[in-house]
Amino acid sequence: MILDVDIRHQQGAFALHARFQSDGKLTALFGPSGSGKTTIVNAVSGLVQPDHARIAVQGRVLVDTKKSIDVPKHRRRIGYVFQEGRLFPHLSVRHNLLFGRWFTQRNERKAGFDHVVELLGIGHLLDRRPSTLSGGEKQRVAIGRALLADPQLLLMDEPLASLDDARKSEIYPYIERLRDQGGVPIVLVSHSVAEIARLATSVVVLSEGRVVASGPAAEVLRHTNFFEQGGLTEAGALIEARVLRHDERYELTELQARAGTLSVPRLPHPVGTSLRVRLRARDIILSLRAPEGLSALNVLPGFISSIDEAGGASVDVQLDCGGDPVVARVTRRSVEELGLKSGLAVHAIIKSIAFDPEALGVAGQKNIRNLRP
Ligand SMILES: Nc1ncnc2c1ncn2[C@@H]1O[C@H](COP(=O)(O)OP(=O)(O)OP(=O)(O)O)[C@@H](O)[C@H]1O
Repeated sequence: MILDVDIRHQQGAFALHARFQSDGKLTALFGPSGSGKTTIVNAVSGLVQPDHARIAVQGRVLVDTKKSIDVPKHRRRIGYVFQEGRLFPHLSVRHNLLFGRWFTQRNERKAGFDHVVELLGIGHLLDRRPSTLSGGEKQRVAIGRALLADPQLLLMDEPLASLDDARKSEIYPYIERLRDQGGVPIVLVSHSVAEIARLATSVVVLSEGRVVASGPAAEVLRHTNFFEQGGLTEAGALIEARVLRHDERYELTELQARAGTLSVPRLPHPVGTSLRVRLRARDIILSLRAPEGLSALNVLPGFISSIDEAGGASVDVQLDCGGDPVVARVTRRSVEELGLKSGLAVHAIIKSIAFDPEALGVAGQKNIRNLRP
């Protein structure tokens, strides 16, 4: 188990009682402002001393209040990347990066400088000062500095929150590479469902200091009711699809998923690339018959596997489309009028334009390289 957390902590009027486990390579902590995300990462890193807790990272117990275990923060081997990079302004990028190593004993140093630099694409920045870098470049350097201290876990507390969308898109591929090739598990605090859909392998959803859901990203994201505050319209299924071909004439790309083929606006990825695709529940319409004369390009046949009654006017209809889980958020009235029930064959219709390029990420690779030189 990468992360095993059980914390009870009173902070003024706020009570945190969070318990979860994760063995994901990138665990996202999601929840509205004030739900306790930062308090959790602070307790893991040692910045907050919880009242009662047991926290283990990769099997190593960092805190166990019952046994009076409280590993000092400099011995925890936790890398921390803050919202703003907090680089040393008077040092070059190279020296900012090397600073991360000074706290690691020589015989414990495993992360290779060149490998980290290559992974984050910062080789051309090494002689520059932080003041000359863009926000996204600063964050990549901050991540590199944390990695070079050879952490057992990398905590990122909204590392992209101060960046605009263009800068975020620039940095996502590096975080994907870090997740797939970095060899260090990551905990990412995020407010954005699109970001989580793109990057996370596991998700923990918090509300008012409690864990309301946790598990593999694809499992958690398809239950839209967990995302009522802020993310409801963003939640949906995560499926894996391969780039099949590009259609230059119409500027479309065809993707092959287990559920069928999907046409999306032209993507830059080469044929054969494996992608994770988010299908937002709100973008899916259900039909009992195969539609004809429709302008939507994507129709996936499937069966209803369950109907989640979340209360209110809408329900989540969970589908099995050729082995891919798909979820449609429809009105309770449609469920009644169409006679939707488990086992019924339906067609899920998705507009091609509904695919959000922000949330289209490269799927994790099987051959994980370690951070060894
Ligand atoms: N030192 C403190 N004393 C009293 N209350 C605190 C203290 N620090 C945080 N809190 C409260 O604890 C709660 C949880 O805060 P926390 O920062 O963990 O939330 P969060 O989910 O990270 O929020 P955000 O997304 O806004 O960063 C909030 O209600 C906050 O006001």
